[in-house]
Amino acid sequence: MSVLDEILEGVRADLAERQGAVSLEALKEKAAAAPPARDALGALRSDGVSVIAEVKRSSPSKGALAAIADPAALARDYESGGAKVISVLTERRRFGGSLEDLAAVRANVDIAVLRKDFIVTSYQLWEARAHGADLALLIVAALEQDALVSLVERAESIGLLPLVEVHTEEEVARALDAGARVIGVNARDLKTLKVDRNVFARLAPLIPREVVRIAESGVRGPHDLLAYASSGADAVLVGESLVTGRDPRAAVADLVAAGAHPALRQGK
Ligand SMILES: O=C(O)c1ccccc1NCC(=O)[C@H](O)[C@H](O)COP(=O)(O)O
Repeated sequence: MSVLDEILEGVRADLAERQGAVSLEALKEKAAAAPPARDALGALRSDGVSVIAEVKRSSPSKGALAAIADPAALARDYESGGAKVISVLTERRRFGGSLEDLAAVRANVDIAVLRKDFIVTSYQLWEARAHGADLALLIVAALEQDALVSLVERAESIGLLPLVEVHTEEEVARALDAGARVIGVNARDLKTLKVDRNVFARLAPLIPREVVRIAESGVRGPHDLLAYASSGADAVLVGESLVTGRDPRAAVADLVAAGAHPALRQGK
């Protein structure tokens, strides 16, 4: 069984428990009462390379990264450093996240928030919106094409911007066929967990210019952001280096400063 399959098995077990505890109707009512979604697309399309900063306690590849007792305080630091979007990992077993983290972050920042999880049903999209998410991650490798198409449509219909994650040429084609307006190329191979930053440079030319291109994983500092930018990234998604560093606000600010270099503004 691959790492992704193992993660999905746990996700489905946890999901079944939540579905037993909270009806879809109740979630829809909560989503209807939630504040409207923020303009994530506008934020990602703004000048320079946008930074998406992630709240990440642990990971399958590295184990425990940071305790993060107060995810909202970390997210506020990210926002004051200039992040355009906050990513909150809500998967519990391998990443130590929760929907409570998502709600706490959303209530304490003024920028858009991504639910980063392993979404396999529309129930999870309603959960995301009910807890304030503005975007939701859809991983192509975790979904059959029919399911991907229907989740992209459902996300858009309930006000969530889908960030569709790819790892291969074939997955880029599937993401585009599904109507993705935002595509994330993840440099982390979900089978080996190894990070190969060259994957972005290989896949980015296959993504039309009007689609937002996000480089995910492996950003250790401004030099990696600049390398991704030179291959066409509109945004980078950064977790580990921010949560393990001494000063997350300053680390985000350094990335934002690199991403704001005038030479990178052309063509955006
Ligand atoms: O981080 C992992 O080990 C991992 C393993 C399996 C599936 C997903 C995984 N990470 C999720 C992410 O995509 C990253 O958290 C995100 O891109 C940030 O990456 P990094 O800056 O390298 O922490």
